[in-house]
Amino acid sequence: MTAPATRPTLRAALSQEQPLQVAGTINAYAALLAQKAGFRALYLSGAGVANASLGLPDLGLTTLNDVLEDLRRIVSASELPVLVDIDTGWGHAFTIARTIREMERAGAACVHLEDQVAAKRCGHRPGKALVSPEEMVDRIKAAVDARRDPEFLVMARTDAIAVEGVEPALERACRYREAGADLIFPEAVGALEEYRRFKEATGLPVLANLTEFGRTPCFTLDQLREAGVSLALYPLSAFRAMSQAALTVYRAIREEGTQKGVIGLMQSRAELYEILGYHEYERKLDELFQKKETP
Ligand SMILES: C[C@](O)(C(=O)O)[C@H](CC(=O)O)C(=O)O
Ligand SMILES: [Mg+2]
Repeated sequence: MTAPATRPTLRAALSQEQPLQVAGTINAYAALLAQKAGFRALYLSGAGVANASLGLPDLGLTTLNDVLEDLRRIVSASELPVLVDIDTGWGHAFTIARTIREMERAGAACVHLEDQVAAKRCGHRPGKALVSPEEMVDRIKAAVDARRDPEFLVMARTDAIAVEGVEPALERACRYREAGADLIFPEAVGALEEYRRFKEATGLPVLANLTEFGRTPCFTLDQLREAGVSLALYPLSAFRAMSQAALTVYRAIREEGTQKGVIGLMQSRAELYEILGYHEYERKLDELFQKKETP
């Protein structure tokens, strides 16, 4: 029921686990589930906010406030550091600075900022367009300059592999490091060895995005460790599974006129209450307001 006085930083989580597994959590309850499963860090996906909270595709349609609203709920419910997808930062230097301050204030541990144009696309889809390396360097400088808490980290994501190739992406990553990025996120990596190249070129911790049905194979943790990866991100894995289960249940109820055949897919009330600490809340109520039974 009570949140810890201080939330661990992302650096602290990284010192406990290598690669650090980061769980995408589309809402506060998902954050509790991931915490229960033992994750040490959470992720708020931009695609997740667009898809799950707004019913929209991941095409630069969300606003800073949309993401902040979901972030605040996750931060209130959980005790873990949260990495947040801020897409392109929603603007120019001053808007990016405002984004960073609001993210810090809302309790994010780290954000990732990307080098796509504002009319962005999912990193694993064709048709992406990038801003110049200079413009992305300005975005990073604005972000780093705006932070107040030195433990708040700025991760630079480059979408350049799919657009310009690995070599230009490596060059960009080095420039992003010089601009002050703390971590590197090479998007849409196709081969395991590429992670090591990013790590060696920049000297920074590297994130592997293991989103399913995209350009990156589902590398195992051992493979990623071997390749020098520091963070293994599963941005939408649970959301995809929940969505599939929900559709199955909705269809079964419509087609069969009863949910009996799909009860096995459901989390039980007892399990739900365990995750929520429901009985602890109930005990607290009883303790506070001892009910006198009328004879
Ligand atoms: C990581 C990502 O930025 C996200 O918003 O979760 C997406 C994930 C996806 O669309 O599968 C991305 O890789 O662009
Ligand atoms: Mg995204």
